[in-house]
Amino acid sequence: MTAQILDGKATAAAIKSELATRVAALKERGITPGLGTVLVGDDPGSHSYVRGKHRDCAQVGIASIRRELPADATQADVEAVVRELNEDPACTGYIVQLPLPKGLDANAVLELMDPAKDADGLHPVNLGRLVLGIDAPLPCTPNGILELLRRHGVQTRGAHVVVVGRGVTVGRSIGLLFTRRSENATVTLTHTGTRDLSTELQRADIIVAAAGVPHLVKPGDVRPGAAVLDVGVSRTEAGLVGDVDPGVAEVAGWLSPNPGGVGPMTRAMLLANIVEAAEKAAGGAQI
Ligand SMILES: Nc1nc(=O)c2c([nH]1)NC[C@@H]1CN(c3ccc(C(=O)N[C@@H](CCC(=O)O)C(=O)O)cc3)C=[N+]21
Ligand SMILES: [Mg+2]
Repeated sequence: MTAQILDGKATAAAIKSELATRVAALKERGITPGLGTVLVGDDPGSHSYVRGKHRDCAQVGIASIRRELPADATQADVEAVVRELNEDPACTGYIVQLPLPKGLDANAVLELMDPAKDADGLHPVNLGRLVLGIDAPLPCTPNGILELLRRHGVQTRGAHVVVVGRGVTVGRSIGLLFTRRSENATVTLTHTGTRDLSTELQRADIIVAAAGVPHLVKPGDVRPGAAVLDVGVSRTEAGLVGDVDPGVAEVAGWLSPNPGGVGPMTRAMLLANIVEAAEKAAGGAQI
């Protein structure tokens, strides 16, 4: 069997065209949504990611607000930019690109953000709302994974999802989405302390590999026909390497590749959070 591709690039393009329609409707009411990015330091990967985001904004008609700080910026410098974006009416929502350079306290920066402008869904208040089931911006990567499955007709109801990796942006939060009544999946969260990862993985209908360990998930770990999402990425001498061994494509029923899978979906969900925040601020979508 060769897995069917969960095509994040094409799916993100479809979502962006839907969002462009909603942005046009907002503009007719005199509202232009604006996405802010705060980028500290000169990590090439972070710069490339932020560039991609502004390209996305241009495609759907969202205004871009860029703030760049040097690698030696102080905590006070970063916090001043966050306060400024909190107050800026042109900024509907924004993100602080992570990781911040060493010595800066990312959690303190996140706490300072206006939760209503948190485009990443990573503010402690919004993560708390997710736990409580209160409407809030959702974390972009988990939300993108669910949307990718939904748009390819992969059932989550009753499915056993095995997540690898307990990072805040994916592993810690994705179970909260998958276990909502609307998804009704059962979730196992695995990590480096898991005793027999392969046995856990073999039980999965859906595998979310978000550990950042090159080719961690092998063909023998995957039940034939399972859906496998390659989320983690590592920079190696051989270039960018995902968490899923290429041989998995011969066993899985569905495969979200990396690149071309969850990355573009993450960016699309970021735009969706911006559009939703702008519609909310304007008193709801009026279609
Ligand atoms: N506050 C914050 N929010 C984030 O969401 C966040 C972050 N910090 N820091 C870094 C990680 C990483 N991340 C990526 C998202 C999309 C691609 C992406 O679109 N990748 C393309 C390839 C690269 C491209 O085409 O530009 C792909 O997978 O096909 C990559 C990486 C978001 N992150
Ligand atoms: Mg292994």
